[in-house]
Amino acid sequence: MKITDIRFGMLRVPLKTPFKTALRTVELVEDIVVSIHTDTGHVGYGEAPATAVITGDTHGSIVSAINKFIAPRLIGEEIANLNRITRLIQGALERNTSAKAAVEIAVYDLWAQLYETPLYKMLGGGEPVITTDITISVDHIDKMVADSLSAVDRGFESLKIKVGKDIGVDIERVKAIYAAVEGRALLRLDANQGWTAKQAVYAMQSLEDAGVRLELLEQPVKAQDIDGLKYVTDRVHTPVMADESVFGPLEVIDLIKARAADIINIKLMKTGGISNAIRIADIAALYGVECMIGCMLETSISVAAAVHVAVAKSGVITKVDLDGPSLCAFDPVDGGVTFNESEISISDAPGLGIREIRGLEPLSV
Ligand SMILES: C[C@H](N)C(=O)N[C@@H](CCC(=O)O)C(=O)O
Ligand SMILES: [Mg+2]
Repeated sequence: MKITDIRFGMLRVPLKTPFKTALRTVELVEDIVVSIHTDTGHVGYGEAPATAVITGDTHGSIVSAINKFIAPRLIGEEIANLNRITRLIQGALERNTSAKAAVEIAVYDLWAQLYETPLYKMLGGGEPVITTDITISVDHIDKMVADSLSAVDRGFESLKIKVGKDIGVDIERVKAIYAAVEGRALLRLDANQGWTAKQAVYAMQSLEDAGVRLELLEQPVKAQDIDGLKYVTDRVHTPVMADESVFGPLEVIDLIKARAADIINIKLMKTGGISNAIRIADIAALYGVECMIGCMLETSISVAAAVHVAVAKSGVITKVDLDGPSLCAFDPVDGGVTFNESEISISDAPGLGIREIRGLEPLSV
């Protein structure tokens, strides 16, 4: 099975409700879809969102990185030589992790199709059902409480509460949601870099003193502020998770050695795809550090790949934030991973199992 062509499409899917974080507000998922074609007629699919505020990637940069740097290296390559192909992708240019992720996902899809096996089995197997949390966007307190109650009524047992806008209101937001859903759902906070280290310690100590029990605090401080992250980790009881502060395996090693965070959030769009996500999970396992697997605003194409990784690495990936498809107004994909509110399950279809992507707009480059 040899790669013959790499094509692009644009996928637009409205969100059920605006997604609001300390970094941005989004109403529509607009992602680049990559399809890799082979001489055997097989097609592998990947997807990349343009999360400029986190990865620096834009639609233009994703298409251009793939078209000018990655694709020329891959045409003619044998899919069976997976490790060689991932090296070619990762070495094609610096950064551009979302572009690399989209291509790697499509290559892994084809690699598992080659052996007529679901991807998670090729990655080591596991129980093909996992449970995700759901994001509660930062908003007025009443709206966040209502959104949290609705999520709990829909069966979500873990809520990822977005904060990081205003420290005083944030504390009130969390107290109100905690009081409303106590005993029915675990709360995870994600400040998306919105607090200073001192504010984070103040907020967490106030919440801990008020008896609010939280599962974890994600990325309280600026991505580059590793000292600040460690300052918070050292001073609060709630486990602290690094998200925007860590992209690749080397950063993970540095962060773990510095004891700057308790948990690592692995996202394919930060790692540049599946090969480095697996590397990070293995490194974290060696150090006895837990991981979450997360996503950006992605549909069930690239999130399906993250689900396969989560299942295969469930020994170390103990937390799942793969709610992208649940946030979308509809699922454009007919395929092997089923997203049913908090429950995500994988069928026995080969690769990622994607049969059809509805509404894909062709993108000529
Ligand atoms: C969608 C997911 N639950 C999430 O919150 N992901 C990111 C933010 C993604 C974005 O802004 O597109 C996170 O910070 O964890
Ligand atoms: Mg985050």
